[in-house]
Amino acid sequence: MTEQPLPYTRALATDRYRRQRDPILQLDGISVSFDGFQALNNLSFEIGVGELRCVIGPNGAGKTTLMDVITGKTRPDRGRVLYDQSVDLTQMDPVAIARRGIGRKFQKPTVFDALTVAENLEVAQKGDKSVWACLRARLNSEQRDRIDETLALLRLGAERNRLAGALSHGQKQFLEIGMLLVQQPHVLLLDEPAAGMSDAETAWTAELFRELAGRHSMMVVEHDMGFVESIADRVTVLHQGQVLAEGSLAQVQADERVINVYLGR
Ligand SMILES: Nc1ncnc2c1ncn2[C@@H]1O[C@H](COP(=O)(O)OP(=O)(O)OP(=O)(O)O)[C@@H](O)[C@H]1O
Repeated sequence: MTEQPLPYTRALATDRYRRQRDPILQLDGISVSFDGFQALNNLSFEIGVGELRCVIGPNGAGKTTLMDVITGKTRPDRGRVLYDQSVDLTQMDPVAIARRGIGRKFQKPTVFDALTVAENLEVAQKGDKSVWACLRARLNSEQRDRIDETLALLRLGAERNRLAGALSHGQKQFLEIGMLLVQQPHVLLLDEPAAGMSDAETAWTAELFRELAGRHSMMVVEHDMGFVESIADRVTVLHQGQVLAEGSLAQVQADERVINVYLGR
């Protein structure tokens, strides 16, 4: 049976040749040191197309540094990050990497409080202009549809004309995910997306992520094991800048080394 290409948010030239098991990101021998401290140490692993990968590990394991390397914020001392099997991200600047379709959500929401929910999405969608130029420029029907779809997907339809500053913490997190989605990213990098959320919001975030996986390739850094259990296909455990273990959550939870350095008994 031939596998069908996955329905990507934004088509890449190679999509029609692609299979779900193909890697979208390949980290190959990445090392980063800060003043002699080795934050990433010859780190290598892959994330497949359409996969939802969780990255876990103790504080200081190198998870944020890993995201910084993928997004061009930190240049590694050694190694490559291949995107779509051909583009080495370590040679590109952060803006070029974002334009290629790699979106990142930081832990703390960074929405524009003084704009409405819909305006935040408009500004994100036309990210190459100033805020005011974005708001003055008219949306075409495709852009309007994408904003409507995103509002519905994130259950923010009723909030569209509310100021973002008046949203709950969880709603701000969803809005920020929406600000990534309207840019049609291929890869989503999410840093502790469930932090500070209520139980209900966490459950709904898990549901949302399951829906987004497949359409996007996702890497989620998270400490909340309940959340990881509800979303992860595969889990990578980082420790001292290297992969300590990888597999299903059940497999890594049963791994003595992981228990010793992270999960505890
Ligand atoms: N700019 C920097 N300068 C010096 N040291 C840094 C810098 N950025 C990170 N580090 C160090 O590198 C190590 C890895 O940090 P990183 O933030 O990547 O870990 P983490 O796994 O994301 O941790 P946490 O779970 O606490 O967020 C830490 O010891 C940190 O102090």
